[in-house]
Amino acid sequence: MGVCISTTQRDMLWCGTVTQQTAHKNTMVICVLGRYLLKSSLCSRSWCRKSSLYSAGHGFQPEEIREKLRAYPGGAVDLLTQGDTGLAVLTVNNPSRMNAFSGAMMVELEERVSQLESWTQGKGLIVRGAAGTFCSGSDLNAVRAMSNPQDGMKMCMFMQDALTRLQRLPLVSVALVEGRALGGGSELSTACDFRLMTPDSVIQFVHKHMGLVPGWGGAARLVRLVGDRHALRLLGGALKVDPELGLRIGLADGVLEEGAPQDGDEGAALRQAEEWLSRYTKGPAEVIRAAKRVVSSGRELPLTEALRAEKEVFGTVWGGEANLGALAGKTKHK
Ligand SMILES: CC[C@H](C(=O)O)C(=O)SCCNC(=O)CCNC(=O)[C@H](O)C(C)(C)COP(=O)(O)OP(=O)(O)OC[C@H]1O[C@@H](n2cnc3c(N)ncnc32)[C@H](O)[C@@H]1OP(=O)(O)O
Repeated sequence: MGVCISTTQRDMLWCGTVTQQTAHKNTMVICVLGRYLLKSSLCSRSWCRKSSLYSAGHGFQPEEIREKLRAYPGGAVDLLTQGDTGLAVLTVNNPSRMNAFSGAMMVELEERVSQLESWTQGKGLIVRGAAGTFCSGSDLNAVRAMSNPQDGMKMCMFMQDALTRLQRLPLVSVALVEGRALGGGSELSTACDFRLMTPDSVIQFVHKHMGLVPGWGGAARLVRLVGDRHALRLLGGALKVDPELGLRIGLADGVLEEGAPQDGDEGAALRQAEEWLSRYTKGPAEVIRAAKRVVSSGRELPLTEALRAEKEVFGTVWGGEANLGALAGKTKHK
């Protein structure tokens, strides 16, 4: 049993699902958590809650930004969750513009991330583009209309927030890169844990050619993925990263097999990606989700805090169903 001390209304709600003890309204609530909540709840460290990256103090007014972005319609961001496998597929869907993100799609992306944050049985996520190509970044029509500094900052904070929350989901995520991942599309791919590329695909940080640097968090994530020198080469040279280069510098984690689209089978790459991901998502959801949480905290936090976060997550699986089941058998790791 663990003890949770919460101060916000939302925390009260989370605790309220299992607690037998709640205190007076508007006062600190001390709730005794059962195993169930410990296993299924979000990590209690503030960095991995459903909290936003920015606050009003940074000029971040999400509802105002959503309204502004919705003025640029087109396309969709689709989410399919599979209860039986614990896999979800997020599809950036705007094929007539090579899956560029309209403003409305940015808002939809954030909504889909919110849905995934609440999906407690999920284990894996595939992020892909519709019709055989990944994503060509921001819709240039929206970019042109929002090219003043104030709107740029708003869009930047909104997308950084959405993609950071996507990266922090307790799901093992993979970007399935077919065709092109350009500009904001290349940034989206870095918000996933892994990147799989089809043989003819290209990831390109084209920002330099647009007189820009990444603004959706892509530079910070790229440096962590490939190191500062490769990151500088990719950004400074706007290099085209094909699968061979991607594998060599550690941006790509695998290359899928040739041939599927010519056979008229558009779903083949997705099936390959599902198969690839399944090796990391086999097993109980609480264990897979815990693994992702300790990796997220290790990735983002200073060591002392990461160790404390790891201890918390460890507490959610120690003595849990999967752990006790494993201990009950004769264990041999061959
Ligand atoms: C840079 C920062 C910013 C961010 O991080 O937020 C961005 O992402 S800005 C956007 C960066 N991306 C681009 O600049 C992509 C520009 N487009 C291309 O290079 C090409 O269109 C390409 C390579 C994606 C596809 O070339 P292809 O010859 O195969 O097809 P088309 O050029 O005929 O494209 C089909 C159709 O899609 C439209 N399109 C493509 N990308 C975008 C986009 N990002 N925004 C709006 N529209 C886009 C293209 O204009 C064509 O439309 P059509 O009406 O047929 O002319």
